[in-house]
Amino acid sequence: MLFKVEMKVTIPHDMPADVIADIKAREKAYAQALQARGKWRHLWRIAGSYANVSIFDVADNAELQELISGLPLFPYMDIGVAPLCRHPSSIHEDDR
Ligand SMILES: O=C(O)C[C@H]1C=CC(=O)O1
Repeated sequence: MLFKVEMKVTIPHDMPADVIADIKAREKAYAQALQARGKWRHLWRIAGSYANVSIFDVADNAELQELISGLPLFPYMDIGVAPLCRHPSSIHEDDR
């Protein structure tokens, strides 16, 4: 199942720089591991903001929840999720 996920990050102003750097490093490793597994199909920066739009390919809602809630930045994110299905005019046979 494909989901569009939008994540907007707001880090508290009083968080120490070394803590932020550690969270961001763990977030990057986590995100890249999910991409390598094919779970996180697309990851795009929304220009001009600390936000991204992503496409996740997961078995079900429960797996999406598990993966997203495991993000090191999860406590500092506003997240919006939309389920996707194949568009009848799409030429991409693997969009499902
Ligand atoms: O930078 C972001 O958009 C937040 C988050 C998503 C992937 C990642 O590495 O960080």
